[in-house]
Amino acid sequence: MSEQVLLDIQNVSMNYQNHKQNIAALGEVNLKIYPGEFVCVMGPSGCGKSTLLNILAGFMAPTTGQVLLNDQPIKGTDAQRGVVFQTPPLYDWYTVRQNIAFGPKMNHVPKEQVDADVDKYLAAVGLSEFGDKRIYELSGGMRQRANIASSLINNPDILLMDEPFGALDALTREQMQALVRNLWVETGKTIFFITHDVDEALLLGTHILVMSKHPGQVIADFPADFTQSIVADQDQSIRYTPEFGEKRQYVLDLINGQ
Ligand SMILES: Nc1ncnc2c1ncn2[C@@H]1O[C@H](COP(=O)(O)OP(=O)(O)OP(=O)(O)O)[C@@H](O)[C@H]1O
Repeated sequence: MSEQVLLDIQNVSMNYQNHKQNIAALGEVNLKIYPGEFVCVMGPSGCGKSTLLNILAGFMAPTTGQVLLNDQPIKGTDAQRGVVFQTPPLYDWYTVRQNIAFGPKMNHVPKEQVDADVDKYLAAVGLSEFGDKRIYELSGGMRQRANIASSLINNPDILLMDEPFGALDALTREQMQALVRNLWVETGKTIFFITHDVDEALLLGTHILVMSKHPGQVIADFPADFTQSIVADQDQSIRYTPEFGEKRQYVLDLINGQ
């Protein structure tokens, strides 16, 4: 892993002002994310995970502190950060191909380049045969594949994923986890991934964060290497080892003990 910090989160906190109420959503968060990390974030409902992701995406500014991406302060949204939500924001009546091409077209990328890139990312997410289908004709898992392709085609420095598989059935979810792990290996992208599922976090992440109840703060921050073992062994049997069970219990105790 390179020593160059990709994302530097400095004294970031967030208070929402609503109907004269002040909601302290995020306490002070300080965190460094390095290129190529797969960061998985967990914590109880309402602890500020999405708030933090929205700040990293540039959808809103923090109340205090700042976030630097490659040493430059984040001041709004841009293509350096791709965002993947649980509900894909795709155009239902456009084809998969048109949806994936949308971002590059808006950025005036030449047509031949867009066509080649769409083919590449359709293949990367396993949708080569579905490029001409309209979004409403797709299953939930296929929509999320199209969503991931439409983020990756913009070549972001970091992919921000907010419970991307939360609405999928267990089998599709496992397939999507394998897909994202493979894309992470193939593209070398940095991923910031929010999940409620401790197994999912440990099976994917190289850097695990657990947050406290609100105002949310990072109460555990540790490396994990289960995902590298899965890549090396091409199987998931590591999830049945005592080490995996111990880590899972440690995280569950942190979350449930709040
Ligand atoms: N726009 C908003 N205005 C006011 N309060 C908000 C707003 N968005 C979030 N909150 C509050 O901020 C806190 C953190 O919310 P956030 O959605 O970031 O948590 P979360 O950890 O992502 O939750 P979940 O796991 O349930 O998705 C909660 O108390 C929530 O009610």
